[in-house]
Amino acid sequence: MIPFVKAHACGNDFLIIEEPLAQRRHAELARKLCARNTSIGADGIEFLERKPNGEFFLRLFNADGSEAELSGNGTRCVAAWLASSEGRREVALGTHGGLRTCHVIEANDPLYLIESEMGIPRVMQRTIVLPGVGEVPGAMVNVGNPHFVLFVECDDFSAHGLSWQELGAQISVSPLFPHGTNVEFVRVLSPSEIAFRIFERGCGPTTSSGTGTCASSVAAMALRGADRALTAVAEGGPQRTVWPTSDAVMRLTGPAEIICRGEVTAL
Ligand SMILES: N[C@@H](CCC[C@H](N)C(=O)O)C(=O)O
Repeated sequence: MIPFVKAHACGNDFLIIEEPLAQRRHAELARKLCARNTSIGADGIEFLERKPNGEFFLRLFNADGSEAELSGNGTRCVAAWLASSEGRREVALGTHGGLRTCHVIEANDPLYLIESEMGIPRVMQRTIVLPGVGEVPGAMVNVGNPHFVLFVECDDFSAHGLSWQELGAQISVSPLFPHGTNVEFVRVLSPSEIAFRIFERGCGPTTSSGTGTCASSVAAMALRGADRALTAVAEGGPQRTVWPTSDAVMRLTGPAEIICRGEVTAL
């Protein structure tokens, strides 16, 4: 049996499993345990390694078994778990996308409000050409993992005659992005508020994404003149981003909630 914790951030849900229990079967466990109809169900698994010197390292596997550099929401879920189980109020979590330090702002176990330092984002305008669609202007944003952000006008987030889900599915696996990409569809509602939808690499549509929130905010701030402190609203709810200047660390604030703990039969 494998002990797990399940947590979510605005509906973006994760299993947390101690790294030694993975026994190098990370991808296989992610595919099996994230399945919504035949197992626990989640958007991904955070494997939590505790190093002998007391440091932590996270490996994130998407529901399809692919490994990503990091998750913003998943990292926050792990910080919430360490707050709940060990009383930590500040924790630095290593990831393949860089170190992410999380500060607990409010603790009402099992619900936590957490601010995370999300590194220094990079953004570049880019127009891609998709078969059957044509030119799609957008921006490549790296916040530790890759994102392609499109600005859209329609209330339903559709663009180029396709639903955001259809277009997201095509862009996410386009050969133009050899490592795949997460895709966000952003509407700028006011200088201080954006709404967006997310098609995640390795996962598909999700109700929220921490790195997607950062990437959408970065694109709106850098390319649409939005305020440097924003509310970014996804289907699963709002998060706050602050990016004072282009060479500064972005901060992301949002909730994370522990759902349950359990044990699942090993493969
Ligand atoms: N939902 C996550 C992002 C998870 C990783 C992503 N699917 C990828 O492959 O890069 C978040 O909250 O950031």
